[in-house]
Amino acid sequence: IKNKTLTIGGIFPMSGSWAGGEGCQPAVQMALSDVNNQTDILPEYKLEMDSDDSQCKPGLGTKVLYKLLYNKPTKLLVLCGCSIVSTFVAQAAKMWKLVVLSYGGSSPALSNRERFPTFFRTHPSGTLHNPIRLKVFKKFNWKRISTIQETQELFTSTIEDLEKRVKREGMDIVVRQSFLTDPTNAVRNLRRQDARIIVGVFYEDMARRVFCQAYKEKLYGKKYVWFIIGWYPDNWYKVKDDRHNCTVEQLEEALEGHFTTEAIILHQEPSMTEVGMTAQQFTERLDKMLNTSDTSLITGYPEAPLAYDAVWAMAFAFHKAAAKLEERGMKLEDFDYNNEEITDAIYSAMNSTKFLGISGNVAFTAKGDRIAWTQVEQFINGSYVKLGVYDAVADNLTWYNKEKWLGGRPPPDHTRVIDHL
Ligand SMILES: CC1(C)CO[C@@H](CC(=O)O)CN1
Repeated sequence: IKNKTLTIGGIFPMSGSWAGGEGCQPAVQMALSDVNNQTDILPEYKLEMDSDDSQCKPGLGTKVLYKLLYNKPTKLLVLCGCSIVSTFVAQAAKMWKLVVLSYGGSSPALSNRERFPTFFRTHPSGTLHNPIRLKVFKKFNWKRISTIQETQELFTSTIEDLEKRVKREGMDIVVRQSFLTDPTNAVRNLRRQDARIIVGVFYEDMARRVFCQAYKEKLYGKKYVWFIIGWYPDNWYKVKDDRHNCTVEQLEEALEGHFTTEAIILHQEPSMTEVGMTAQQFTERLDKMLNTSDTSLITGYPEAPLAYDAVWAMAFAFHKAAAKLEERGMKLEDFDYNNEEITDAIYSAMNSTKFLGISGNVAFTAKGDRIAWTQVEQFINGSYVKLGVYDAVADNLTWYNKEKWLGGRPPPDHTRVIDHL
């Protein structure tokens, strides 16, 4: 029976630039109680969590980490959310030989074993959008790509990764524009330099300003294809926002036909998963816990499956590590922030994680990155239509042939001489 306790640390952003703790902390609580109800997982141990709010601020997150480390009981692992907190926590935690597991970190900078030797994340990196973008470029024979980005590290690293990938395929990024808060000049320069196939990476508030400017510059319609991020809330372009002066109808006209890419982080099949319920049952339980009618208002709601699966990944890893350590007469509860053998056992168990969770197949690359499927959608007549799903590991693109072209066929990536004749 579970007569011993293992404690973990939990750092949740309850406010700030991404207040994902709102949806993710309840999911972690649900997972901890589900795991503790399993007799075949960690049969001797009950999992407990000490947690606190980081407000998605690196300094406060670090302070929370120290509080967790300098108060009993010893923590065996730390869960964290925001990228900017995860980079601090993962760099400090290694000094205490702690494995760090992020349910909300999307920054490509976190894929770095030199800086973060004990880091894993169930949240995919922002660079996961690039392989499917490439697949679509190749499908429609687009070799000249243009980019426009908000100057944030997450977007800069994603564009750098995209550039590396397109160059490997004999394509090129012919126009690169960036902006801090006002995209007016960047959008104007895209038109001046005859950009046609445009990848835009920015947060949703900037997306509204970009497309208002695109409307004014007439940088939309049958000659252009925009690729933007797919994880903005539904109706993101209808949000009242006095930082741009376009109407919803004008934005919708500029947005007609654009593509979006995103990682699939909720299992799409009705099938039973290896964590004992279907994705649908998880959603029903979480909605009941959150006790709200409109879950689109809960930050972190889309990422809740990642937080739920993070606890199960940890439980499976502890279970495997406990058996391994047993062979050498060691116990998980012997961990004292110094015992490297215990850290190594947890690390290697985590590294070989592979199970079907609520967020789909959970597995990590050698750098601790989440491996996930991605999907591309197109905005057709005011709503998003799924065009295809990509499994990068198998290099398999499933295409539904639902795309629509305003000009009746895919536009060329530049004006060919014959177009002038
Ligand atoms: C898809 C998004 C909103 C990207 O930012 C993540 C937060 C972060 O990377 O700090 C959460 N998930």
